[in-house]
Amino acid sequence: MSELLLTAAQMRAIEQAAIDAGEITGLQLMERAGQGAVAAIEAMWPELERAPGRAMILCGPGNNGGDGFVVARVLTGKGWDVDAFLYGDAGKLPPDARTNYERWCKIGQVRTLPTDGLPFKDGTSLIIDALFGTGLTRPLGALGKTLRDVCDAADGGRGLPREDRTPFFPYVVALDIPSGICADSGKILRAAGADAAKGSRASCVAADLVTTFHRPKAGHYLADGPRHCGTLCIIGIGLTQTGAWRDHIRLIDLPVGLSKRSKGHKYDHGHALILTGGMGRTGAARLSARAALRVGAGLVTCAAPGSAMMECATQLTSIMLRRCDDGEALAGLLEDERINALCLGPGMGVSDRTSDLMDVALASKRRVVLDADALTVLAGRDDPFAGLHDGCVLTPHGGEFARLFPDISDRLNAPATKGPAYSKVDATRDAAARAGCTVLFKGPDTVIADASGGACINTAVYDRAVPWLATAGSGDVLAGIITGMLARGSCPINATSSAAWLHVEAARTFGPGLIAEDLPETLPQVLQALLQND
Ligand SMILES: NC(=O)C1=CN([C@@H]2O[C@H](COP(=O)(O)OP(=O)(O)OC[C@H]3O[C@@H](n4cnc5c(N)ncnc54)[C@H](OP(=O)(O)O)[C@@H]3O)[C@@H](O)[C@H]2O)[C@@H](O)CC1
Ligand SMILES: Nc1ncnc2c1ncn2[C@@H]1O[C@H](COP(=O)(O)OP(=O)(O)O)[C@@H](O)[C@H]1O
Ligand SMILES: [K+]
Repeated sequence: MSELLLTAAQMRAIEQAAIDAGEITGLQLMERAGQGAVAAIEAMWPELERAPGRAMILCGPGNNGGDGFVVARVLTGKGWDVDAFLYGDAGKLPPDARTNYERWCKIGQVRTLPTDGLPFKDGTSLIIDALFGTGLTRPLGALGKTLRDVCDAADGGRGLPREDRTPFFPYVVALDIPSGICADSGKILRAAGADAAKGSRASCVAADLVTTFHRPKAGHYLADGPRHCGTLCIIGIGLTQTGAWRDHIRLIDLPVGLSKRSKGHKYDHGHALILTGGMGRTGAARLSARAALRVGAGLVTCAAPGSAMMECATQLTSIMLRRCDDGEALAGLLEDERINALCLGPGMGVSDRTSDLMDVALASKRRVVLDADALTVLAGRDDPFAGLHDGCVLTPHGGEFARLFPDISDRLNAPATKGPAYSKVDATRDAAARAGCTVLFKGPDTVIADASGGACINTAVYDRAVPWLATAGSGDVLAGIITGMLARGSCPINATSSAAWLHVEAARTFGPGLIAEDLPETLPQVLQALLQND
């Protein structure tokens, strides 16, 4: 199950198709966008509905600005004092924006938006950012001081975290997306040579509320997007289509392949094999194994070198243990054809043994998760992707990704100077195509892609924020959940996306204070809640 995210080009195509089919006009869409934004503001802050105050509306040169003029008109009708500003030339506004500009001009004034600061009036309780939406193509350098004033106005210039602000400072509402953020990548566009370390205060708007239209855009969930959006509200504007692109990006909102184990033998639910490191280094693999068992693999076996057998034996109960010193031993274990999913990497060490075991695992054509040290070993090879196949899953964090795909990583991390910018979704898709398998690129914006171009985002932002998941060993648990799902028979993209969702859900369910050991132990609660609703 998933929700579709759109790129700017997809959104434009959907809008155009609906207009061309005579289903709706551009003007109607703009009216619904503006009306919907005001309704969202009133729902979020009922006190503003009860006592209308003063609002500043900052309109840009495109249709985002047109939405802003609708908001100006609607707020005025509700008793607000509105100060409207235009950045750009009214004569060059696109037709629907121009119409709403003219409608507004019949009831209020428009001033040119200064670029050297915001002429802020006392008592302003709302600032509407209608400068740029999905049409942003370049950095907002020229607006620097004014943008800084928007941020300062909202927090009294003190740089306070949002939750610590007093109500005397105005709320900032961005229409569609905070201006300055690329709707496809979530990156802040910056002039070449601009210093990203100086922060975003001169480069983009930071909003308390974003009202986006029809569907969320990928940039609301990637990179800098989430921390500049505050609360994200999606407003229906009468469009029904989602488009039929193969390159749709999905937002994972429920796992698939978790139906009840109502029948069958334990072997019908798969047998996962987790390779461990040597003595004193088996904890990571044992975490993976526990997670694979908890997510429902029928059997899980740890395969350890002789030196670590005793250590594992004292720690494992329901998880089985076999000795596995080298590739030859692994080949022997794999004569048992019921072993259908393997996990290599957690705690294994960057060593010849890891390399040897990886060759045997890949040659077996079983489903294989390669994580942590296995990825580092892979990256050290002349042709890292030679033995990979479509049953493999790679789970790099940013550092491992950079070692495996240095050119893609450089492109992703290069300053974004024009839109649409190269995104984490683009990077993960390119990596999956090159590796010929499924790639999960970790982070609060975890992106998963397979070699066919399918891509999804597992978000850990907004109401799914779980900063406490950044704890030692949590990645090992994720590798184990993926392996368990593969053992249960899910295909790699479904296993990986479901596992990523369950991983975050377990962290949400447990809450702060979480350590990696808690994740597998919280999975039953998460699974039970899901299966009850099945
Ligand atoms: N699609 C839909 O269904 C609906 C869309 N709706 C609304 O329309 C919005 C999209 O409108 P849009 O395409 O006109 O783009 P928008 O963001 O207003 O700006 C483009 C203009 O800005 C300019 N420009 C760009 N960057 C710049 C910069 N740094 N500095 C200066 N100028 C810059 C750019 O110039 P150009 O790059 O062409 O030279 C162009 O003139 C969308 O976000 C939503 O709010 C709703 O009405 C409901 C239905
Ligand atoms: N701020 C964050 N919010 C949510 N999840 C995070 C955050 N930072 C990291 N994660 C997740 O935590 C896990 C960390 O994995 P990894 O970097 O491999 O750590 P380790 O090697 O310690 O297990 C990944 O699944 C990643 O997506
Ligand atoms: K905007």
